[in-house]
Amino acid sequence: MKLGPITVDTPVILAPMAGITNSAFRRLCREYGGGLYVAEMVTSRALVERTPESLRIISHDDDEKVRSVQLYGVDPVTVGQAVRMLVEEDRADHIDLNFGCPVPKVTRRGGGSALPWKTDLFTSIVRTAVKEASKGNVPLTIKMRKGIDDDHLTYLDAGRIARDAGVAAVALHGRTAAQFYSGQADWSAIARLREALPDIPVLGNGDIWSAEDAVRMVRETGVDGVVVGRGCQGRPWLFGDLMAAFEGSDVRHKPDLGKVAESVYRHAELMVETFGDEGKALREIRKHMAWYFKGYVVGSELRTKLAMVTSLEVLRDTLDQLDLDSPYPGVDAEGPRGRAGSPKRPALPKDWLESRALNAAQSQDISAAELDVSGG
Ligand SMILES: Cc1cc2nc3c(=O)[nH]c(=O)nc-3n(C[C@H](O)[C@H](O)[C@H](O)COP(=O)(O)O)c2cc1C
Repeated sequence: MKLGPITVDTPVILAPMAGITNSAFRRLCREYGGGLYVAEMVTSRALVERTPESLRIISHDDDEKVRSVQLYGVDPVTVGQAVRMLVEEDRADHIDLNFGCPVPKVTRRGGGSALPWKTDLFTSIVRTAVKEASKGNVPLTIKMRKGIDDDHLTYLDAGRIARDAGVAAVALHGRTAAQFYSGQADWSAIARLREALPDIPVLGNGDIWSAEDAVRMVRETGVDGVVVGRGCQGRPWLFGDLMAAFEGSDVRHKPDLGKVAESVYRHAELMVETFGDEGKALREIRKHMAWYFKGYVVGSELRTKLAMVTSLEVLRDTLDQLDLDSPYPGVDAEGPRGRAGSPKRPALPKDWLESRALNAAQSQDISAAELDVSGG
């Protein structure tokens, strides 16, 4: 798959996920596959102000071939400044703009996934960003949802505007903002966008839980690549499966509990390196452990202990108490029902609402005035 000057071996992109896709997690995923791995979203304002957290978010390991950054912003000037900074200081090889945030607090004020509804503002942001990125030959892509709700769909117009502005690709999450994460992602909308934009790469996103889902999405929609989010939480080896599937192999990872425990420990070690703070890293790894151990036999007492670990040493001791030979529980434990709750009780975007980046966006990085774009 080509994104401007960049060639991605496997047509798979790790979806930007606030609080998840930091350099530690990207490294784990990268070791399995040959895709593109997007960092956590950073707000343009925070980056322009060079807050320490924003600089951590955009930092990449030396061996990351494509340093991929996602920006959020509602002001063309600030977005332009952020892109210019990334390009002039050679801090990114790929820049994605986020137009998918469904949080009501943001969309009510015209930001996030509501922004493409304001076509002038949307056009201005995308054009400015593309212009700045092109000065360094850095491909710029956008990621969006279908629209605000079924009565306010924006994706086809937004896709055409972005294409005309010169983006390297457009990614579509097949849900509206009103849907959050409920129901099924609408892959037929992704197919419609693919048809509407025959001249640039279109990337499909939503509900890819296995390599088979990814191949099916490409077949059913004709997209050039897939963007995978929740499906790889606690399963970095999914990238190995995806690479195998796109190479025509049916070899899949079926890790026993021992392998999962090794991955958890390594993830925790990498998080300690990333944050330079063992306590913080261990607090962060807890949510990942819930995903890693989904479907495996882990007694409630051990789960409680794991949820309270405060050091690598205690983590090691606790992991060693698991029944490490416990087998892979099978795909049923991994699919959307196993991982995201029953279909009757669809997973809400709790992570989104609670995510550090969004909180930061609301509290410090994005001023109320910047979010309130209704006046112009
Ligand atoms: C915890 C979490 C954090 C997310 N953070 C971002 C983000 O920062 N930027 C973004 O464009 N999308 C974000 N998303 C949305 C995902 O990138 C993706 O579009 C969505 O999860 C649908 O894909 P999936 O069905 O493969 O999970 C986030 C999703 C989750 C679950």
